[in-house]
Amino acid sequence: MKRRIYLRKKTLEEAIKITLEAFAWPRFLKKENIPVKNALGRITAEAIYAKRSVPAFNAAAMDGIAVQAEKTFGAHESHPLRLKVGQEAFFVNTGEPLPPDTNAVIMIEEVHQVSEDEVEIMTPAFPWQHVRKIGEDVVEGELIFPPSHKLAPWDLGALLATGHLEIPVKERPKVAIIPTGDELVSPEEATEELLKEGRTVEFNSTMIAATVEEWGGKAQVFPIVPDIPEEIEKVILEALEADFHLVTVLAGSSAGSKDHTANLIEKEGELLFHGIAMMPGKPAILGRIKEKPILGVPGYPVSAVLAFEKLMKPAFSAMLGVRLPERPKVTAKAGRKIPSRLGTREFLRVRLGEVAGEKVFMQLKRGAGAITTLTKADALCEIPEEVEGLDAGTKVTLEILRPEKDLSHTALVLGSHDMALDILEEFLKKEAPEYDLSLAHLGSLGGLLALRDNLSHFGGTHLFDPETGEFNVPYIKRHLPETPLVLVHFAYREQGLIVPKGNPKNITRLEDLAREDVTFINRQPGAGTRVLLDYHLEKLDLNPRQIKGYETEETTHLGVAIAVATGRADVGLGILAAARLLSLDFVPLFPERYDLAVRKDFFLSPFWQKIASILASQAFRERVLALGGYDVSQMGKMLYEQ
Ligand SMILES: Nc1nc2c(c(=O)[nH]1)N[C@H]1C(S)=C(S)[C@@H](COP(=O)(O)OP(=O)(O)OC[C@H]3O[C@@H](n4cnc5c(N)ncnc54)[C@H](O)[C@@H]3O)O[C@H]1N2
Ligand code: MOO
Repeated sequence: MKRRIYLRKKTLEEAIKITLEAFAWPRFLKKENIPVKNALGRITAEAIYAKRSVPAFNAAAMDGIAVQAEKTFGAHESHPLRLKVGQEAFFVNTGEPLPPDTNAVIMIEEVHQVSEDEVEIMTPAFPWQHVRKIGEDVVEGELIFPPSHKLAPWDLGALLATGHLEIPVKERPKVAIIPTGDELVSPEEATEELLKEGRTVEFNSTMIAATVEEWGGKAQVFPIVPDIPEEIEKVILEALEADFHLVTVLAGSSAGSKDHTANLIEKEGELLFHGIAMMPGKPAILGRIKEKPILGVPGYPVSAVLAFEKLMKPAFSAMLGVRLPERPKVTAKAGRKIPSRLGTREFLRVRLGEVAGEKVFMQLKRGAGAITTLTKADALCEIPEEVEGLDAGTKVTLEILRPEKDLSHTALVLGSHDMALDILEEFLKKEAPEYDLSLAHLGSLGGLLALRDNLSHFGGTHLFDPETGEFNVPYIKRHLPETPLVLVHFAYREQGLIVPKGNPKNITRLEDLAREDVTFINRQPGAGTRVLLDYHLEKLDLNPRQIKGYETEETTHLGVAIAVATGRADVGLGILAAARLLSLDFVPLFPERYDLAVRKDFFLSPFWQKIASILASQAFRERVLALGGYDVSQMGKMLYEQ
């Protein structure tokens, strides 16, 4: 079958409009009668009226005596009134019917029993005091619920009280879910061997089915269908014949040779759109076959979830006649610059923290294949089509994905990357699971500036100042003199040349970078390693233009090591630990001091105390030493404060 390149992409708004207008959603659901006891969350199909009044009799609202109010008017503190039990006063309990010819209840606390057949009262009762009159709650014939009302637990009570045992509700939207893909294997059948051979656990159907259930629908998941057009066609037609309101095909939506859904829809019916200018979720498809909607959602898990939700939530609302609840919103600042494609609606999964009383968010990985970008996310950040990206500090509204947690339990860590920070994150997860770190690599200077702008809690820095021969402090004084912070020593590390195993090009000195046969991989400006490099190049009177690859940048030590390991470069400047991790060789050149610059309020928090105790622990130090090239003897020492 032909490969298809996306047809013109719709905006998400256009796609939703087409989806809503192409079908008579509000007429999709039939009526069904169900027992009230099973009706929680269901939607009324018509108006429901009370078949009886509640209460159906005048009932005592308090424990006490029932009386005829008019006969008690003479009672006064100075003239207690005596009433005959059984003739003028009748003992009643809450909820019991009032005896004939009584119209008020006096609470037992206000009644003085004089003898077995006489009581005394000090204050008169007014008519209907402490009485729930007939129909006080509901009068027979009164409207209890309009059509399209979603039934809450207390609604069931009102229905039963007013004489309904069964009620007409809208049937639940029924959705057929068809997973497709040769590579898929059901979770139950997934063995280690199959997975190593390239098979993938099929789980999108479960997520989509759960979404359908959450919205009040009913999902049926079909067995996995291989990427054979005839087979997929057969199953789709079978599902269309059955009693479903929507057929959803999973995967096979993009441009690959096995992506058949759109072609099949065109063959059997009408393709309404293929491709939405949104990420994730771009290759979504909507079609109509025999008046029924057929939706194709992308295979990548996050794309599948978001495409289904964004397109089908409005359709479900239209079907059910109720607005499905929106997620709560929160305003937060971008912790760092976030690029975004102009013309595409992007949905970023983000983590939230709180700095100086304001919410700050950090973007998680973007890949739509990683389902943990949703499980780890606190919120979704929607970047509209007309916005090209967000600058650090830009305020936006986020959609919260889980109950708002205590934001003081997430530390935003922006600055220079060091592998020992990943180990710190791991230790923290183990020893204080209530706290977590959200790390992003901005380089040393980027980290200091984020600290200045109230966008982070702490960050790693290793900036060498050629003038004073000092690390970090001169930069802090120069760039953020007003920011209250504490500089805590983390470790001394060895910076040097990362070269392939065996050092085939025999690179031993910085001067070798200028050699004709050597390609270098650089770090980004503002990175401590870059500052160090530029300083030493100048000292050696080496012109960067003589260095092949000087313009190519990576943002982490590991990135540099990978470039060397894969042969993209012959050499990079970085730390021993990175070289070791990929079994590369290392030529030590200069030791450097790697410190943590910490906001003062964070430094004083219980969270930092926890971090400090990890830094002081033998177990942590040993793990860092095992990385190689570290000196941890001064770890945790306070170096400077302002
Ligand atoms: N040349 C291009 N390639 C791709 C494009 C593109 O525009 N041009 N778009 C990419 C985008 S964006 C997405 S999203 C995916 C969508 O792919 P498909 O819908 O065709 O799905 P597959 O390729 O079959 O699968 C993608 C991925 O997801 C896994 N998968 C599929 N179904 C399930 C399931 N039910 N449960 C769990 N995981 C599933 C599958 O194994 C693949 O790993 O295409 C890009 N490519
Ligand atoms: O747009 Mo695809 O839907 O990112 O992963």
